[in-house]
Amino acid sequence: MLYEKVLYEVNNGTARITINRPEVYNAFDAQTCEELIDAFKRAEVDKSVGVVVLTGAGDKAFCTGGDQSGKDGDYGGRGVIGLPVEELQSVIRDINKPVIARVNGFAVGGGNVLVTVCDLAIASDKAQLGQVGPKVGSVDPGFGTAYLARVVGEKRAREIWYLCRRYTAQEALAMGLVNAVVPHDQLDEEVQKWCDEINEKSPTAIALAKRSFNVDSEMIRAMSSLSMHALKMYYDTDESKEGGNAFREKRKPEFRKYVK
Ligand SMILES: CC(C)(COP(=O)(O)OP(=O)(O)OC[C@H]1O[C@@H](n2cnc3c(N)ncnc32)[C@H](O)[C@@H]1OP(=O)(O)O)[C@@H](O)C(=O)NCCC(=O)NCCSC(=O)CCC(=O)c1ccccc1C(=O)O
Repeated sequence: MLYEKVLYEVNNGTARITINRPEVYNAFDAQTCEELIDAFKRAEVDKSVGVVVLTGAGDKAFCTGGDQSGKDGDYGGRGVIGLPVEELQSVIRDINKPVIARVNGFAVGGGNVLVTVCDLAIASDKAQLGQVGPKVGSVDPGFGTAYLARVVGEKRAREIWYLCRRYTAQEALAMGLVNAVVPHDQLDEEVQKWCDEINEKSPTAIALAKRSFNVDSEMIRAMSSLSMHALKMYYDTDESKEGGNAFREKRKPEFRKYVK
């Protein structure tokens, strides 16, 4: 597959996958998801690769989730909601190599879910993380909620989703959402250090460790696949559409008008 919205490079045992849409803060549309899925699979079969880094192009954002500019009840691509997002989250969990999120800026909405499902996350001190779904008429009723609770604890996860606040990298570190925070200009150096350390270890032992970590939360995948259908029904409501419209029109949403 040729990539238009993603960059893929391999260097010294590390595959780096970059969402290359800085004009929309590295939001993903259906094609971006397809390219990301392909890139992760490519990294999995490359025997020279021991670790994968996921990041966003530019200095502003890691990823801001689903691309709101093209959404109207559906994202227009494959899958129940027109965005194979559960497949993307699954491939990050399924590949037998650790995936490190290099969080270079905003990790918001589906972008924060990607940070959550990556094995490890290293953030710039400029990064801001959080969920925005209930502010824009969306939700990730799978890994983004249930697995987030495993990572940061139930109370924090509920706070993150119900209030939709933005958290600094240091706050994210304190709640266990990221593993380390470094000054912005040292991000690449730090990520490289972690990759080199992983690449010195036995790949099979790491692969077994990753799979065994996954077992306990595997049920969330089934829940995610089921709840996509509920999400699609929600996306078709005026209440959900109000969120997307308000974001595009740069105004505050008026969700309560649509409660039946
Ligand atoms: C990221 C912000 C907080 C940054 O705010 P600010 O600094 O004020 O900058 P802005 O002016 O808002 O944004 C700059 C520029 O980027 C455009 N942009 C930003 N985000 C998006 C986006 N997601 N889609 C399209 N475009 C975006 C913005 O329009 C501006 O462009 P201009 O041309 O300059 O006007 C803030 O931008 C923000 O909050 N963004 C909203 C992000 C958002 O709504 N994300 C989608 C959340 S819903 C979601 O991700 C769930 C959908 C989904 O993917 C999913 C569905 C089902 C199951 C699972 C998932 C999953 O996510 O995993």
